Amino acid sequence: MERQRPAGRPPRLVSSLGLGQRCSEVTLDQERGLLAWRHPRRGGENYFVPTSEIIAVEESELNKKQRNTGKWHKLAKPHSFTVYYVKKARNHRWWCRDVTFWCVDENLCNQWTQALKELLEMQKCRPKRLLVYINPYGGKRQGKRIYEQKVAPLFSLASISTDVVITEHANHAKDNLFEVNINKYDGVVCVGGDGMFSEVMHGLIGRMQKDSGIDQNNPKAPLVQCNIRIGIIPAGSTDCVCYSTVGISDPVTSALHIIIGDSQPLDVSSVHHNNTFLKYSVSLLGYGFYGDILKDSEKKRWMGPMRYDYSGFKTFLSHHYYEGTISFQPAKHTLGSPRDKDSCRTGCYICKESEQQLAEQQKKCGLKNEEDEEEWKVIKGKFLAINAVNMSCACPRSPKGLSPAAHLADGSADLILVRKCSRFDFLRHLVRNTNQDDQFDFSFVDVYRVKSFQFTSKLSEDNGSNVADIGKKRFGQFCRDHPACCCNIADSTWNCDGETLDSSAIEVRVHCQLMKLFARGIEENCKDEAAYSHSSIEHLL
Ligand SMILES: Nc1ncnc2c1ncn2[C@@H]1O[C@H](COP(=O)(O)OP(=O)(O)OP(=O)(O)O)[C@@H](O)[C@H]1O
Ligand SMILES: CCCCCCCCCCCCC/C=C/[C@@H](O)[C@H](CO)NC(C)=O
Ligand SMILES: [Ca+2]
Repeated sequence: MERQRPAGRPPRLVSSLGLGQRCSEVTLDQERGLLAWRHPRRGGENYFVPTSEIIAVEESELNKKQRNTGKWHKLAKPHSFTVYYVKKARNHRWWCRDVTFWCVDENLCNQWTQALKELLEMQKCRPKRLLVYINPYGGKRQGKRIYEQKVAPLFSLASISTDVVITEHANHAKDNLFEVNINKYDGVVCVGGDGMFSEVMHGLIGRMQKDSGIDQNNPKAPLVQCNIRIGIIPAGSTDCVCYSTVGISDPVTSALHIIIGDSQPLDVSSVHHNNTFLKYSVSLLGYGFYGDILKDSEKKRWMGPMRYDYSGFKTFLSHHYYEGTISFQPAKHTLGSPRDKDSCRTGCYICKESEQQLAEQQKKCGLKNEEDEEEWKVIKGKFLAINAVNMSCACPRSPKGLSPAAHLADGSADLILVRKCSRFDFLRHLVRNTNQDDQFDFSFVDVYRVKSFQFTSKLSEDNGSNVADIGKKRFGQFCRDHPACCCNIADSTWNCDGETLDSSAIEVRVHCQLMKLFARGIEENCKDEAAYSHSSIEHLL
């Protein structure tokens, strides 16, 4: 495929330019969009930077050290320019690095800066104006500092203008998104954790449906896709959405993905109860174990991220199981299975296939309601945990995630049912969520890839949901005061991306690629930093 290059420019610019005290042959392949140079020191290491990963180019001045030691110090004033670019390090971490080239010929220097700037201008997917929401109380309460010290300088280097809102209360960002002139922005950035991301997502998706006259309370309504991308600067306690879509929780890495305008579609589940919209979910919808952890940990927010470990241990000891019925429609449209060995990675072909299916379906039906006659499977049982995940849910605590082969954008969720078992067996399963072993390889764990599901607890089946709520209030305290009893007299709570839901009976539907993030999915691991730059240039030049 031939790339576009600025009109009237030669396809390749090759010059011998100063780099430090020596010369380096620098190549700008404008057709392929590659900048390459060989470092005169560092063992002649080759560097290769796609122009799509250049952050900025600036005319610059050589620093004092460079001016006094170079062989050219006898020459007339040298001209120089600095290229800021993405440097990929281990574990999906990105750095912003810079390199300064110089030459004595002013025209040549201008030719280089012009050519590079024109190539940057052609990167149309990059945001120019962003709306930023900062939760100053998320995670370790470092959101504001992280943004000001690590992110804002990069946005300004990349000439991105921002409107920054520091939230003053929960739902501030969500409510604000219903009011702002959203068309002014190329994206919305949230600085915080999964809860903060969820707020921004609800604001954007909700606004989109409102503007299009879609009734969110109708569980069957086909929702309108949200094309304004969200960027996540991780500053929360779990940061699962960021980690699962980028591969690391690192503010600088995320800021760089935003700057270069990456785009990653994401599945979103809608959650309803009795024809009433409750919430959207992108990561975990968890009943039983993860619901109980969340409920307990909310009272301990003052502990910061540690609250999840404390409540996790307490909930594990309580060993409550819950009885109920789960019905689901298997996701037959998608190619993968939850037991696959391969994970969803950048450019995933399974997600691409789903994208095509979605486009065809939209062409055929538009925004009409599509009747879905597909079979439902019904499972009744006693469960320690019911987890439905739209993505792997990888996070620093669980680096592979709760379902390592789940896909970001295939229009399905993985439904994991952990049946009543001994404490020891449950611990074995939990430990496997944190290591390389297969967490589904137990007789008491089942996993299904689904496109929709419903859950009703036995309590609400027996009594009707209103009575169940009364029962929960009356007996909940009693059972939690006796951790050894393990009884199932009360309902658990649903943990929806880190927020509790008011109802235990829910109806869930996955909406394929309903929204987009400034991310590209997790890249295939590229060994280490030095190996990366060597292999890249040899392969590409
Ligand atoms: N100014 C504020 N004061 C109080 N709560 C806020 C404020 N701004 C946002 N919130 C709420 O704080 C909740 C938690 O925030 P956030 O997700 O950023 O951190 P976290 O819970 O520590 O991290 P994680 O969700 O990754 O576990 C969000 O649900 C959000 O609605
Ligand atoms: C025996 C002790 C077990 C401790 C378990 C600790 C918690 C492990 C965390 C894995 C959670 C991954 C799923 C992510 C869910 C997020 O949506 C949510 C909000 O940030 N986080 C949690 C912890 O509910
Ligand atoms: Ca999915």
